[in-house]
Amino acid sequence: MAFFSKLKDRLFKSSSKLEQGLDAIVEEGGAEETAPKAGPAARPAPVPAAAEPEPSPRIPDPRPQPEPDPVPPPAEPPTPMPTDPDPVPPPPEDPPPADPVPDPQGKGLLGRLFSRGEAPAVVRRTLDDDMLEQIEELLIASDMGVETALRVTANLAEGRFGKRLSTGEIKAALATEIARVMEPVARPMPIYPKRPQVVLVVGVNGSGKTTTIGKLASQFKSAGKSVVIAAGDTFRAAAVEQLQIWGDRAGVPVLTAPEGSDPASLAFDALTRAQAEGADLLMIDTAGRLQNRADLMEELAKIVRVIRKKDESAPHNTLLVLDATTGQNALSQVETFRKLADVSGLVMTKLDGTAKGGVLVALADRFGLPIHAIGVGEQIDDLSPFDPEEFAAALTGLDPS
Ligand SMILES: Nc1nc2c(ncn2[C@@H]2O[C@H](COP(=O)(O)OP(=O)(O)OP(=O)(O)O)[C@@H](O)[C@H]2O)c(=O)[nH]1
Repeated sequence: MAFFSKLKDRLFKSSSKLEQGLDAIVEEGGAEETAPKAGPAARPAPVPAAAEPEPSPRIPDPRPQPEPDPVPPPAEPPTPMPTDPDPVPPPPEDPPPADPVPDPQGKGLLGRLFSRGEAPAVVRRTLDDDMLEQIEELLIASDMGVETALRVTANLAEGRFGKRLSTGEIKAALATEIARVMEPVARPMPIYPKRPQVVLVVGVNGSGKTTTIGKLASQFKSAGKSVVIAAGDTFRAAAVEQLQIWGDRAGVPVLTAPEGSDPASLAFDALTRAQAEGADLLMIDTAGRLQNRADLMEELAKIVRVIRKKDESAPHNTLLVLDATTGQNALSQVETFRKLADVSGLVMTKLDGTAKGGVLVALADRFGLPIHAIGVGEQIDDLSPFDPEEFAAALTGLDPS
């Protein structure tokens, strides 16, 4: 669960956006209930919805796992028998402790936390067309894309339409539907018996290729694999320097060539060396200038042609690195790079600090390309295998049970 906690913290912007949106949607048309009612005919409590929202599960908890579960479970457990069916006035026999903070219901924080025997108020709203439309808009706003948002909300409605649901229940259901979309694409980068396994890394400048290569190299090295890196973006000295820094961090050799020299020739030399050294893995960085697609296409095609002279099955993987902060733009990048190279899998970087994590759901739904890993920070260990359930829970602001 440690990684989940980290992912949740890192994805806070995405989850808080979805979460706050869902809270607002339920509160807007919902009403407080003191205990779970059976089915759609549940009678709303007489208290106005705005008076007391359900206990907020959204306070980020910096403490290490395990932590107490602040999110109400999808279905509220039967609450201890209430001594007073009316939740508004405090029970006369149990006066609230003195509370310096003004409290509209007069119960105080401690009173609310510890009032035994009183059912916690939960806001529920009937899942109808209006609510589904609002959820759909919220998903689109979190970069899930129109088609995917429609599909996810349609699935959400199935078996739930007309029922009264709390935010917690909606989050759980949404997380389930999102995980369902992501499940088929969550696959680690395949490792083949072929040595060296050649991994071509493509993506636009700044998407995080260099960082991802460094993180992957470090992980493979820790797993006992020998790795060689080729700095194939020979047109930018800064890019080569960055890669050297990452190679040093990972303890992996980085082959470079003079600025402006032919990347295909460097790739050929790197494969020759990797073969001679019996390396397990060769990772080839490439340029990402989309301004001149024809040039880039020719450059990538030439790299592939040339390395196939040494190994006709290479490259064994072509990883497309995408920057999550570009949102819907990531979709067009996949389309473009699939035309330029035979993309075999995706790595999504910068999922930390963006409210656009939903784009990963759209990518999975639209292209079905394997998502091998996600980047959640700039440090060497901030690359993680893609886990659909953890991702869906983090995105919707749900805690794992
Ligand atoms: N927050 C965050 N930043 C990241 C992540 N991955 C990469 N970055 C940052 O994104 C910036 C660009 O990353 P690079 O790895 O240099 O990207 P690149 O695709 O190699 O870019 P060029 O060298 O310009 O081709 C750097 O400042 C990285 O530290 C991530 O997962 N999270």
